[in-house]
Amino acid sequence: MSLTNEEGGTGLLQATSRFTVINDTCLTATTCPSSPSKYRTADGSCNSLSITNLGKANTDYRRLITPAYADGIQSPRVASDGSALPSARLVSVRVLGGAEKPTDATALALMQFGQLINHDFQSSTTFTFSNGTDISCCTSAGGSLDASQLHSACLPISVALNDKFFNPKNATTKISCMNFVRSIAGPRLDCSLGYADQLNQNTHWLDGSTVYGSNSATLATLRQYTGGLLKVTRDATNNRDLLPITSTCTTGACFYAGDSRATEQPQLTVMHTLWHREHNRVAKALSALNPTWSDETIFQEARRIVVAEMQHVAYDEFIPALLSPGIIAKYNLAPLASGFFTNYTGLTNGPISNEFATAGFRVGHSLVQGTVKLYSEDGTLLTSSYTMSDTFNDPSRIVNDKTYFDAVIRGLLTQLSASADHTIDESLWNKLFRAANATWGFDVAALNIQRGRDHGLPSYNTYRQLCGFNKATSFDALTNVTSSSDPIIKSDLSTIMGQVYGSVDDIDVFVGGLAEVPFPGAIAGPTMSCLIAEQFNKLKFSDRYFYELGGQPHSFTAAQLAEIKKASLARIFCDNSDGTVLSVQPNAFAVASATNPRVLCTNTASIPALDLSLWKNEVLF
Ligand code: HEM
Repeated sequence: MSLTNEEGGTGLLQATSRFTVINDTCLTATTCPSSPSKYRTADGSCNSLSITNLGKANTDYRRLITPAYADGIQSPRVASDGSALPSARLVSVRVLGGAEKPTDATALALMQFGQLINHDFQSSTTFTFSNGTDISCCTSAGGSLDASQLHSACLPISVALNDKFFNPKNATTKISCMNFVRSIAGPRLDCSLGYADQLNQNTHWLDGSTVYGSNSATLATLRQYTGGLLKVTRDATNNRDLLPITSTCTTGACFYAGDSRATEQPQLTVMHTLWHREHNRVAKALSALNPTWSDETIFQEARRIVVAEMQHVAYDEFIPALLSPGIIAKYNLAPLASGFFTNYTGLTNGPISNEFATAGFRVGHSLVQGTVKLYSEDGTLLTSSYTMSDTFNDPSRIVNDKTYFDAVIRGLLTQLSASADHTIDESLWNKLFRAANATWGFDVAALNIQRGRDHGLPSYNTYRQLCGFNKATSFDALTNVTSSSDPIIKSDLSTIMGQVYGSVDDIDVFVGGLAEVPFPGAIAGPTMSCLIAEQFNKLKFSDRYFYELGGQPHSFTAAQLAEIKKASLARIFCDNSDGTVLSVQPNAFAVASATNPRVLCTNTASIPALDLSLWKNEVLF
């Protein structure tokens, strides 16, 4: 049609493909019940009553700003002068490497709850061959492929031959390529044409997808269909329930849960198991209170309570541990001391933003500790502590070592989280998903940088401006800021960025964001905080089922809401451990201290428990 790329990318957003030959690729609106349901759907549809697909699994991310694709439509971002950007691995090595520093008092639970909720509301997906097999963009030995051999979805990351980790001096074979496959884009909700937006496979809501899945088929595989319970693997010897295992499992540790990444690393598997057990704990209590309820009613009511608990922990405990009081107030993220809010606001797309998924929330990668510390109940550091890169995708120790599960919980409560700065632990930086017989793996930072370019995220400076800060006019201006309210990047890092990037307008948002010095009271830097706060504002005010939203037919009663507001991660740990976690500090996101001392789990004055009797004779519709 002789359109320029800009006309094709942004102009055609005004045009719909509804009445064209590709109409059959558009999403059809989900038909929702005529009277709104009390419960969420499994796939997140029917949350918005006007746009029924809003937030549904397998719909596009929202954009905060027009993407910066090289061709305006879908080619990865290039430098502002049109040349290629520096290799994502090179940027990672030069700007982001180095030894992790611990935070002052933040517990590692911050990292682990963060990854759990990340897997609740976002899951980008990459292209595969049509039979589902993975695409390789490098040779199996880490060499580069000829351009003619590359699949069109390939965007391999080049590794320098003098990369100290991948290519040490004595190496016989050199690694020059890190596999990277582009994310799948999909039709927008309104089926408009224009630039590529990427798909989120999970529901866009903070709705317990890690426990319940993001579609009805997954949910069906997880339910027992008796007593409102989720399936478990019963470990009678140790009197405990573990996550269900797949029927074809031969190792005894092929757990599955609502999100397919549940066994990515054992601390995550433990966190999944805790919330899975919480569902069954609540379901059993509701069943005892309401003996006439059906399996379906018990299941849905338990799910409603567990999701509300998870939301409350996120807003009441997790967010304050990550963001500054100022930004929490600006984006209205703090739960009310009592009662409901009623200002639900609709959206037209999303609600998860591409910027949050592809940059902002990836700040969590910097919180990870590569040495995972395990503790006994008396506070002794166990010699069985381990290195994360030895355990990717292997949760077998949960099954084989009966003391391990609770020792992991104590580790999350006792070990300091790594700080959310530019350093990323070796386990993720050089050895991510390392094969058992290999010394090297992926570099998550390089993947994040490349993913940002793949998704067309504009550069760091664009997001500074979007967040209300001044654009930096030079690398020096990143350090010597003109306004005291602007983010600061330490001079050693801004100097290195000046050596790596051609222009201050080229810096990847993940890189600039991680390099910022946090404002007082925050863990994350100002630009990352802004992307995160904007997202949690949308997740709160655009979710019709948000636990604190009043005035809806399905809202909790005031007395029930007051009970939900007692939920805490400390109580989740206490109630769902293997039975040997006897004391926990009330604020599980900070390590124990004089102001946050460990108390016995039986101390419900310090770690309140929900009174579920308020759900006796609950009104059903
Ligand atoms: C040991 C812990 C972790 C591992 C091994 C891990 C690994 C990964 C990997 C491999 C990706 C995909 C990268 C890509 O190809 O684009 C990813 C994505 C992501 N991670 Fe992590 N991660 C961990 C912890 C965390 C934490 C603690 C957070 C946040 C608090 C987090 C937030 C994210 C986000 C937001 C994404 C993008 C999700 C998406 O678009 O689907 N991760 N992580």
